[in-house]
Amino acid sequence: MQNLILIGPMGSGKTTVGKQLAKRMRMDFVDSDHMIEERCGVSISTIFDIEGEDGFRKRETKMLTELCERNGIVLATGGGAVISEENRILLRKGYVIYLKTSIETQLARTQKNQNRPLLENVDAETKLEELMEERGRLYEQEADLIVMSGDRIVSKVVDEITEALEQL
Ligand SMILES: Nc1ncnc2c1ncn2[C@@H]1O[C@H](COP(=O)(O)OP(=O)(O)OP(=O)(O)O)[C@@H](O)[C@H]1O
Ligand SMILES: O=C(O)C1=C[C@@H](O)[C@@H](O)[C@H](O)C1
Ligand SMILES: [Mg+2]
Repeated sequence: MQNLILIGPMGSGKTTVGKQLAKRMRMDFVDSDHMIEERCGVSISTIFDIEGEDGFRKRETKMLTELCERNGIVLATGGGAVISEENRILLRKGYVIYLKTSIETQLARTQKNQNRPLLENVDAETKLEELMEERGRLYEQEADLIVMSGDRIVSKVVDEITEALEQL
């Protein structure tokens, strides 16, 4: 069975929606950021502190390579997974779902939880806008399905995805 792969920016709900989607589809859920933290035994923020963003990106590509060899998983990717061509090719093996969200929603959601190194010590709104400027086109381009994920309860977002999957 093809993997279901969630892409989108920080706070779009990839982890939250991914967990419920996996339950609904009776598939295993895997979160790339979480797997990297488990493998390294430290947080993503610590990886950025020690190895910089480049170091994290190398680990991310290695992890995605490993995870995309599996079948039948729901995979929540990191917000920056689409910036690398190598990653994009890997993700295309699955059915790619873009959770589209406004900057406002992202901002509200990312304030609840730290451990997002790209938002540390900067104006979060400006940074999220810059990232969307760079990546928005890539999220759209890579998506097999685009689902709005702002201001909607998680189960409704999952309903929309499962209905789209039934039409395939
Ligand atoms: N549809 C939703 N409605 C309300 N809150 C939500 C929704 N989706 C996610 N959230 C909340 O927003 C926060 C961020 O969501 P989540 O961690 O799933 O995003 P993410 O896309 O995985 O972000 P990251 O790329 O940083 O890992 C969480 O606290 C989550 O509970
Ligand atoms: O948007 C990004 O580049 C990131 C998003 C998170 O999921 C993590 O992968 C990390 O904090 C980088
Ligand atoms: Mg996540």
